[in-house]
Amino acid sequence: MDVKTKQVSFDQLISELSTRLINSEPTETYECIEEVIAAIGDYTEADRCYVFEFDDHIKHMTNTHEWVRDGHQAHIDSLQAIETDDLPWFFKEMKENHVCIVNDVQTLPPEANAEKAEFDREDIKSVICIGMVANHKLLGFVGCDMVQKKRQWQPTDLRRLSLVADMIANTLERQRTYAELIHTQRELEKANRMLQAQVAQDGLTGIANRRAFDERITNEIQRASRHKTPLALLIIDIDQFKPYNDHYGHLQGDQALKSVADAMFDQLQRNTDFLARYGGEEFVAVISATDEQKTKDSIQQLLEAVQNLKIEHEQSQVAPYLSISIGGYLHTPTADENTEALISRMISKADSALYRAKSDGRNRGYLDN
Ligand SMILES: Nc1nc2c(ncn2[C@@H]2O[C@H](COP(=O)(O)OP(=O)(O)OP(=O)(O)O)[C@@H](O)[C@H]2O)c(=O)[nH]1
Repeated sequence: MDVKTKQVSFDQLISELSTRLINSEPTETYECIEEVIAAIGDYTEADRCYVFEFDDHIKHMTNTHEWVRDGHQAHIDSLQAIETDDLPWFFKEMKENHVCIVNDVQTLPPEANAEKAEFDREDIKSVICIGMVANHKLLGFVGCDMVQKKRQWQPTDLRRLSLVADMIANTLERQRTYAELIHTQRELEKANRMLQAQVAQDGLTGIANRRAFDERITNEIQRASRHKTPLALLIIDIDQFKPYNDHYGHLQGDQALKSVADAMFDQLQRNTDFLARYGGEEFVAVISATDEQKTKDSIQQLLEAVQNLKIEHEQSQVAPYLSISIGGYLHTPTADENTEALISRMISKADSALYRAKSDGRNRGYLDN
């Protein structure tokens, strides 16, 4: 093949590979770059072609791709995370000119002794390396070694290798940006999930808040209506909490609220149970797929859970310890009931039962249906 024909077929091949690289997914890119350096090897008649990538501060370089002509030794395994300080002359050339061309390793200047030793170790007679630059950043280099015989590198070699170096640099940069984008996106999603959890959570007690209750009760009414199962709504109020606060102070009041919330939360562990802080010293529970007896049992367990905390309350006229009163309403929603109206009715019915529990002496629970 004459020189011109060879150049044209190389250019065609590189143009095809460039199109593939532009559209490549990260998994295909590796394979594509391997093909590119094989094509360069063929075109330049080199014995070894390779890509090295730098770390962020150009302190280390790693041989990421290597093509070797049949019968020649591969070096990729011994060229991982090499310290760039070990080859000072090469890196000065690379950083300043983005290119290092050596037609004859034996004529290297004395300041390139370290490089000459390395080239000799790898049997290199001539070498050409072109920096891969994207967004004004030196990412690494593409290079070719002559092992069998020396080679006088030509301007056409430099031009073609530069094109290839640019092509690989832009692909790597695009993928780094893509990886960064994915990372940022994951961080954002995580922050969003945390934010969503916070939006639904009561800041003091850590249980669900009123907003989460509104959403849950709507869903549970619709589900209960579909399955034709009874649903209970309980309103739970701490007894004589004003005198508690007045006597023990607001901070201890906060602590008591947290303990009561924790104890009730531990009681309502079925995934059909839901507890939220409704506001102030009032809580609300939704118990799905239940019946009258089960709901009465739950009410009793909640009362006992708080009694068992034995939070001293000297000012209470009910008991020596902090207690709660509960009002509940049990209902099987039907498809013709308006959800919003039903929520209001259930709250109002549970509130009436709570009022009776308070009037009858507190520390008790009533369930209506
Ligand atoms: N420490 C603290 N107190 C709160 C909080 N939210 C509401 N409270 C207090 O809860 C008390 C509620 O008192 P009241 O509604 O008068 O009722 P009570 O004293 O509990 O009496 P009964 O409900 O009739 O047994 C008020 O003193 C509020 O300040 C809170 O987040 N922290």
